[in-house]
Amino acid sequence: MFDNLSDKLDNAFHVLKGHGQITEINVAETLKEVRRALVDADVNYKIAKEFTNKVKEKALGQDVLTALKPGQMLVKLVKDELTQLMGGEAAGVNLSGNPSVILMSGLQGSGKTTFSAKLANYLKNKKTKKPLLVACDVYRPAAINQLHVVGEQVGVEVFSDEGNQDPVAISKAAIAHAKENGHNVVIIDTAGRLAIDEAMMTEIANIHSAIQPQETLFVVDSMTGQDAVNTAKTFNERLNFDGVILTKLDGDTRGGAAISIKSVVNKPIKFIGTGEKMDAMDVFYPSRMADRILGMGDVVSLVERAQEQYDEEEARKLQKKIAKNKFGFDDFLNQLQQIKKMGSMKDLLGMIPGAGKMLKDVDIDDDAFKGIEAIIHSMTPEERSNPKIINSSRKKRIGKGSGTSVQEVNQLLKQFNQMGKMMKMMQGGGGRQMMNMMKGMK
Ligand SMILES: Nc1nc2c(ncn2[C@@H]2O[C@H](COP(=O)(O)OP(=O)(O)OP(=O)(O)O)[C@@H](O)[C@H]2O)c(=O)[nH]1
Repeated sequence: MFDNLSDKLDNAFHVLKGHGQITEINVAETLKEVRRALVDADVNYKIAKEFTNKVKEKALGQDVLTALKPGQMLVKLVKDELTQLMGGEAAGVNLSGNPSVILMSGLQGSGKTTFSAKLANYLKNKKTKKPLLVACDVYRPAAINQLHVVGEQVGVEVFSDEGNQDPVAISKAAIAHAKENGHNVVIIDTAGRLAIDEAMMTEIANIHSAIQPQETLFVVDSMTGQDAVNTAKTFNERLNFDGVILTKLDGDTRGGAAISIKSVVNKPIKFIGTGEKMDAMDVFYPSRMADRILGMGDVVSLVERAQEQYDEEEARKLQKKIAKNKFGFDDFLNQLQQIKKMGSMKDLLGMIPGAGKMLKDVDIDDDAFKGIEAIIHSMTPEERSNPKIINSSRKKRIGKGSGTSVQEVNQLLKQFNQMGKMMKMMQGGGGRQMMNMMKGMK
């Protein structure tokens, strides 16, 4: 995410390396590079200039006798200012009302339909919410179909009325249906167009005034940079929306939209889309995003993702097994599944400070576990629970069955062995230390 921008900002701060003090000259030089990095990332020039002016003012007003080195201090000031520029605090979704109605708007292909289903899934997982998805694209039957497909994927009911050409009537019928069937959230997916046109704007404005949603969200593709910001402006003038959803942040996006959209429309970014899968979304936290932009990783989100998959009961069982030396390949397979559920490997590793930069040009294959899984699946249940019995003829059979070599089987067995030792060690106090460290970070 934003690799280019992170690199350039990193280079900008190098100007201050070796300087013992902040001076007007070295600050100006550094901030000139920061400004250039922002503009290259497709941040509007005026916003970039205002940004660096603010940082400069703060930097020169600082007491030079600070505990931080000039470079560190400037990074901190840039981080704070970036956080402010992106909205300061995270903004929630208004879920008052029964049902609470959420209207999705945006251009065609921005990711509206995908995000509607992601949001439904996210709310459904909150247990107290029972969402209903509504297909309001009256022009393309394929769009209605698409919503049914993603709705099914996340296990959320989809309301549609194919052939009905009146989106206001469909929305009203959907809300009535929701009331009758105990849905407390209604998410309305509307039609998108390739370019902003008057008819489309009037249509969505009509839906908006007829149903008075609790929340109107504008979905925009972050890859479109300044265009994203301009489209947001036009939609906001007509709909006065409540928040922005920035999609496709997993792609090769430069970051301009994420950084400047809030200051242009004065509406917060509420969520981000980070992939095509239904769980590839995150609440937008300006401060964590600033950390990522500055190459500082996002450990808090990483820990949260791990916690989402954490099952206390399972963890207790696992601990017992480790203590009794009974951790087998079935448990290992289970753990792999949990990691996979946390997101794509590149995305996860990118949250580790410094790793994003190192991995920028590395292609991490999410199928990397496939070979390991194949080997484990080729073991008998007995071999899985007691790997010690795997002798050389068994290794040959496992290699053959999994389409791998004996060396690969050996390698996995060795790593598994080492892992077992490590886990035992962590149980002897090291694990507790690690947990405390994680709690401290949160
Ligand atoms: N990589 C990536 N792809 C995404 C993301 N969100 C959506 N997409 C993809 O972008 C494409 C367009 O998404 P849709 O949800 O169909 O877009 P839409 O705005 O509903 O488009 P219309 O229904 O045609 O108006 C699809 O191929 C999605 O899988 C994301 O966060 N990351």
